[in-house]
Amino acid sequence: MSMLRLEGVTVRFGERAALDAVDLEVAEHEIVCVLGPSGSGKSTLLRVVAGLHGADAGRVFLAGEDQTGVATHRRGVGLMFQDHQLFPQRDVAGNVAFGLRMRGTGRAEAGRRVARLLDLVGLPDAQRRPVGALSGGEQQRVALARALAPEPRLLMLDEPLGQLDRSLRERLVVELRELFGRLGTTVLAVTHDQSEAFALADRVVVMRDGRIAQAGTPLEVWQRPASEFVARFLGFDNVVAATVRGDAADTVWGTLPVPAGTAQGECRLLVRPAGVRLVPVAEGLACEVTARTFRGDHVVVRLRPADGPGIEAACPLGGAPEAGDRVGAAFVADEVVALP
Ligand SMILES: Nc1ncnc2c1ncn2[C@@H]1O[C@H](COP(=O)(O)OP(=O)(O)OP(=O)(O)O)[C@@H](O)[C@H]1O
Repeated sequence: MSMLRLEGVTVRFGERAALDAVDLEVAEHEIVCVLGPSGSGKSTLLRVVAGLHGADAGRVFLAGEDQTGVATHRRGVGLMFQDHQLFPQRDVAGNVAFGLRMRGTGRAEAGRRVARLLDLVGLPDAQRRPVGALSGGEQQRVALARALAPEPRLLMLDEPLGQLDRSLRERLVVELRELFGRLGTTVLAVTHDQSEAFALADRVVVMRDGRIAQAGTPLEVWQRPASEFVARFLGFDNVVAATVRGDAADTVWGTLPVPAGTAQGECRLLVRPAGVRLVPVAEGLACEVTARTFRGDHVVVRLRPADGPGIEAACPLGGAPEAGDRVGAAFVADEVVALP
């Protein structure tokens, strides 16, 4: 059974629909990350599930029960929002135990649970520390422990790692995934950071203007973006108009190979940067290198062909050309995707 189900949920602010007939299911123990540009409706989705905002149409079900008219504190969901405001006058234990004490959990039992949660989030024995003396990452862990304490059936995270620097975020995301797996927590998280979403989620949902543009496993969405919007949102900019005939496509960049079985006719074609090989000028599409960007384990080279949009190529670290060089571009069918 699904833990969460949305059926045709619409939320309007005046004329504008922040959510437009959204259908979504989250299975028990599943981690779903909602991604999308600013204003696409991600926070509104969380708010409507939490009961902080009513739906103008449609229904929200938790464990099969219609939540219409059910107050937030009776929904059994945990929330950790962007401004994860801890109570500054309480110590760490006081913050983590807050929801437990509200629910009448006894002092001794609350103490045991707090200790276990602090172990889980990697802050053992931090009970008596004042929250003001914690780093941003530590505060975020305390906020997470606080949200987990009442053992919510659904944990909702809004930009959970938003304030943190990149390396801490990357580490925490791995820890979170492990932690949720161990606890069997069902998670609905919102982020605008795609690498975070892809690292955390079993399934990602990409939103656009209050609708779901695509939902699928990280691999599915990465390999087969459902539209040019999703492709560009993921940072793929090599998109060009094409006409597919057989196993090739005519484009302004010349004739590109496409995978067998590609739908025939006119389409927009995505070429992932890994599918652009640099060859001698005479052997490919002649281009000028306009920029190169170091990306850790590879270099991204920006190419300007005589005609059509610019092209990004991912190159190995050694031997990437310099800005101003002239190179040829050749294309690899496996990395070419016809966008529906
Ligand atoms: N209280 C409100 N009153 C009026 N309009 C609102 C309100 N809350 C949200 N909106 C509008 O609804 C749309 C969706 O907002 P929402 O906050 O859900 O987007 P988001 O994807 O979470 O954006 P961000 O990534 O910037 O947080 C936006 O156009 C926003 O301006």
